Amino acid sequence: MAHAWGYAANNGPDKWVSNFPIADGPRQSPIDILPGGASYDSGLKPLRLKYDPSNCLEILNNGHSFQVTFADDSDSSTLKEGPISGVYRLKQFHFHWGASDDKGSEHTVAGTKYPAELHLVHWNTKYPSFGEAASKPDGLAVVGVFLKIGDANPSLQKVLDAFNDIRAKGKQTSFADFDPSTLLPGCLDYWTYDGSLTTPPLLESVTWIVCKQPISVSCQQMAKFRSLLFSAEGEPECCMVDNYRPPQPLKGRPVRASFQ
Ligand SMILES: NS(=O)(=O)c1ccc(C(=O)N[C@@H](c2ccccc2)c2cnnn2CC(=O)NCCCS)cc1
Ligand SMILES: [Zn+2]
Repeated sequence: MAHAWGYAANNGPDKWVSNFPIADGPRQSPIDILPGGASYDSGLKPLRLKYDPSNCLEILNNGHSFQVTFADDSDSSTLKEGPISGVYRLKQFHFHWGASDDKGSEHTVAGTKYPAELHLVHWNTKYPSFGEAASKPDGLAVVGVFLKIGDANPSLQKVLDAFNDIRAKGKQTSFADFDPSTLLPGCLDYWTYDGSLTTPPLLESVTWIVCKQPISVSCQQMAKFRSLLFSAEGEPECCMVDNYRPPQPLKGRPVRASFQ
């Protein structure tokens, strides 16, 4: 039985290719974004995000990250326009972060790493479900937002306050009435490129939309992220840190900017 994937030396990003050969594919994520290498596309529309807080269901520690899951049985929390066509429904959001403030984001900007990165995961409603969409080249759209050390983020604090109930892998708790648009930066300028899931199965089905402007997080709030565990209750405790995949080869893909 192949040991499950993770972020440790024996099962981390460099090892994923043995069970998931697409890890060396033509449209893998994340990437290092070179602002000078991105081309401004005046045809790109502003992002149209509409989230209904009543769709927020629960928060869970899935052993790779924590995620906040949304009801996706209607079009009440959606992403439209931007670089995509059609309607994509919000399924969940989660984060990636480092063991220290000098690393943690998956995408980098001209080599700069941020301490964390938020992913808002949406699926194309032209397909019947997330699982179906996840295997299609235009199936998913993920909005990435960088976190930068600064003032404490009051919206993020609501999420962190639920951590005591989900410290170990497999733990979940109800989480209601949260509006993820409160986690978005004021300016929604973005870069966009065709990529993949950044964790196994690494499916090449993601239109990436990475916001140029970061949101703030305090050092104390970053410490709270690092209080979660990769390990389940009863297992030796392993802190959930460095759950990020490093940048992957661009392989000739264009990166477009929605701004000049
Ligand atoms: N980092 S990212 O935004 O690119 C990203 C977004 C979504 C998923 C995801 O939904 N993965 C699950 C899945 C279920 C069905 C079909 C395909 C994929 C899955 C597969 N095994 N475990 N999971 C749960 C999982 O990995 N959840 C997301 C954790 C982010 S660290 C993964 C990464
Ligand atoms: Zn992610």
